[in-house]
Amino acid sequence: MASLSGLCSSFPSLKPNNKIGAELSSFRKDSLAVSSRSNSSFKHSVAREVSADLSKTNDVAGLKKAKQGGLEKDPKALWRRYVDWLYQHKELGLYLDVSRIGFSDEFVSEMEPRFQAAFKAMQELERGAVANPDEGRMVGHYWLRNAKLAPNPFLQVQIDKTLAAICDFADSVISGKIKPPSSREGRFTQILSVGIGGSALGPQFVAEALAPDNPPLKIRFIDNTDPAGIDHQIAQLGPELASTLVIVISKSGGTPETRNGLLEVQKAFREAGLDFAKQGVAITQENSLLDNTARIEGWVARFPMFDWVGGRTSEMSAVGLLPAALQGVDIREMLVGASMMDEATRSTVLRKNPAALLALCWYWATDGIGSKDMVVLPYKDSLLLFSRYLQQLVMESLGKEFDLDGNRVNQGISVYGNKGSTDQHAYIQQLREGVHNFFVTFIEVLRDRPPGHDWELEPGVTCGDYLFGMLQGTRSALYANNRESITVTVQEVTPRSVGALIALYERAVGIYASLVNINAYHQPGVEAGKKAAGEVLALQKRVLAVLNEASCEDPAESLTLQEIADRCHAPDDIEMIYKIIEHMAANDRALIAEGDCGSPYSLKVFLGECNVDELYA
Ligand SMILES: O=P(O)(O)OC[C@H]1O[C@H](O)[C@H](O)[C@@H](O)[C@@H]1O
Repeated sequence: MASLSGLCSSFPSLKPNNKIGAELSSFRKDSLAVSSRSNSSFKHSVAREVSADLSKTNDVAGLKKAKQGGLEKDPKALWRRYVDWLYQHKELGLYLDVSRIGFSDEFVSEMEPRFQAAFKAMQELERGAVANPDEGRMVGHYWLRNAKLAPNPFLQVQIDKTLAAICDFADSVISGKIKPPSSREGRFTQILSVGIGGSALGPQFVAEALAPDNPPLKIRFIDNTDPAGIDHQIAQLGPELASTLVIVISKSGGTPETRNGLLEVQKAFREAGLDFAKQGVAITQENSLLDNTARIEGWVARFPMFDWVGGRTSEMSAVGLLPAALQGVDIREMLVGASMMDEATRSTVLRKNPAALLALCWYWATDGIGSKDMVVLPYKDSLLLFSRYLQQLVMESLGKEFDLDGNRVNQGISVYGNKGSTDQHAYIQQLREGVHNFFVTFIEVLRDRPPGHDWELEPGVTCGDYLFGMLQGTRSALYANNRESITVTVQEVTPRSVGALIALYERAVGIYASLVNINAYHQPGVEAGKKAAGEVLALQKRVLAVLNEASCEDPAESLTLQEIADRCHAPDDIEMIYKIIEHMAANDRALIAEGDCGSPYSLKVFLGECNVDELYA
């Protein structure tokens, strides 16, 4: 049997390929230690030289570098900068501190026209322009929290009706009016959410952030096609499968991982003698494969996903709202928070627009080419999944090969992070002292615990004071070593503040995309991987057919990898054929591989028996 040694996978990191940006990055490194105030003449003389080089390219990122002299270190001046730039949303109790990003006033002025263009593009998008030209789609996630903004009455009614249906359905499930046919509890107690990407990350983030300790329904997720992962989720449900509401979420309704998850769950239902249709809910576009399946099989309910809402901006559609409502989260409050933030981020005054301020910082920190990674550090356990959520929102939106004019730009900003202070004991060492390829976004939550629960674990100091101290200390220590950071502060983690955070970042991504002139709303790169995966599965079928044919001719015949590749008419795919055989052999499939997987030339492969039906299929 084949051995399974040496399996590994890798995740390529995004690298800027803009030569000017790279040169400027090294310029910046040299200049970073210089104080902007004490060395202004030095700064300006360097600035003139670099500006001259850059005038040909008209590159704002370059101009910004040219004008940079280093981070402000004088405490009084830094405090003034803090106060000058502090953004506050009074009603939301949200603050944005950009003082630890070193942009200069000149840079802000240089960027102003680009921001005005971005604001205009955003206004047009909100009015229903086809802001996703490649896919010919409108981009309407902002309408979800204020249906009156939708460009026509039909869409307004669709949004309002769907929201009402979500609330009604959630109430009926929680109250037991809608119940599973054969459970002892007489009501649904669990949700199993099946979906991937934008059809999972928002619901996962919100469940972690907002679900109460004892929700009316607990939620679990199947967000992959990993059979062991799926088995684990189903096993954990145990007899409660009978009282599990399965919500299958897929905008397209045809994503293979989600389809596989559904088929696996349906098999588990059959084996438990349960009727899946009585416990299944679909969230998908009308008339998709999933929608048709749910309709034909008579599932409990179907909720629409709209063509004009992208997966990664779908948290405020049925995708995010239905699971949240079923967990007892106040979804109308989430919508209020998002709507209030939308209002604030419509401002065309940069300083008064927190999303624009974020985009400004991102542009400054990454040279407008993604030269630095965004490390997101919420100091609150319940916000753990925010960075994972943002990873898709930012990287799938901004990570683009071409700009809107067809120039190859390889844009993007890499996002990672978990939570503070936990990460302080993992990788903050490198952030403080190692390779300088990031900027940090701290998410601060002022309220440590609900009122009345706090206590001092040493005189004058609570557990939450330590968390606060760790955040402030890390921010200061990083800045002292010229590592830039943004701080977003909220009072508490509530449906309102979470809605506002989501809306803030959605808008920041949209504005930043305009600044760098890319389409933030498509994902052409994802298709390549999906297509290649389909080709691998097609090749696997050919390999099996070849082996079957050989075994039908002579059951004792075994083939080398080269022979299989030749008979598949795929000599160039020999490595993939090797991987297919290695994988099948490791999973006790019909195929037998003799030899050593570590020495592919030694392998001889044959099928246990001839399948005549398949031979003539
Ligand atoms: O919701 P679905 O159609 O199943 O899509 C799920 C995910 O699939 C793709 O990989 C896209 O790149 C994601 O943006 C999307 O969220």
